[in-house]
Amino acid sequence: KRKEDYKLRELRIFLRDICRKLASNRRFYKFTKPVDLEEVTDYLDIIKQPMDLETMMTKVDMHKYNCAKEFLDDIDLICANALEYNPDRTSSDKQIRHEACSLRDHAHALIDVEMDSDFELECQDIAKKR
Ligand SMILES: COC(=O)[C@H](Cc1ccco1)c1ccncc1
Repeated sequence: KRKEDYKLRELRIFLRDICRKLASNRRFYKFTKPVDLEEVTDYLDIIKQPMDLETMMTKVDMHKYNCAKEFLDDIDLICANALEYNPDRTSSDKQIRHEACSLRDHAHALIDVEMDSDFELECQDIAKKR
């Protein structure tokens, strides 16, 4: 319906801005592009659903997100993948796990502060119907 489509367009504008802010933060550099499967040859043996911020920006443009919760589910997937693939007590594994948890917490905090909760509830109702 037309009114729903206006709401989803506003959601896309909002989510592009969130994605841009996260991708421009140097702390989250490792999460901006897909893990290089030619460099990390066992990645898909361990991680069944890769995700990254560039892919998420493309998903926004392809109308794949009907509410902010669906967007945050992909942020949580980026984080879970990093924790799963980098589990060791080495300093490099510890560093990317810390960066992954920071990405997750920053994304949730950004949306909680910038998103009108009634607007998200209306989007979640639309999402259920689609
Ligand atoms: C989200 O990024 C990752 O999970 C890769 C996995 C990886 C391992 C070797 C090359 O890449 C990563 C990149 C940089 N530093 C740690 C891990």
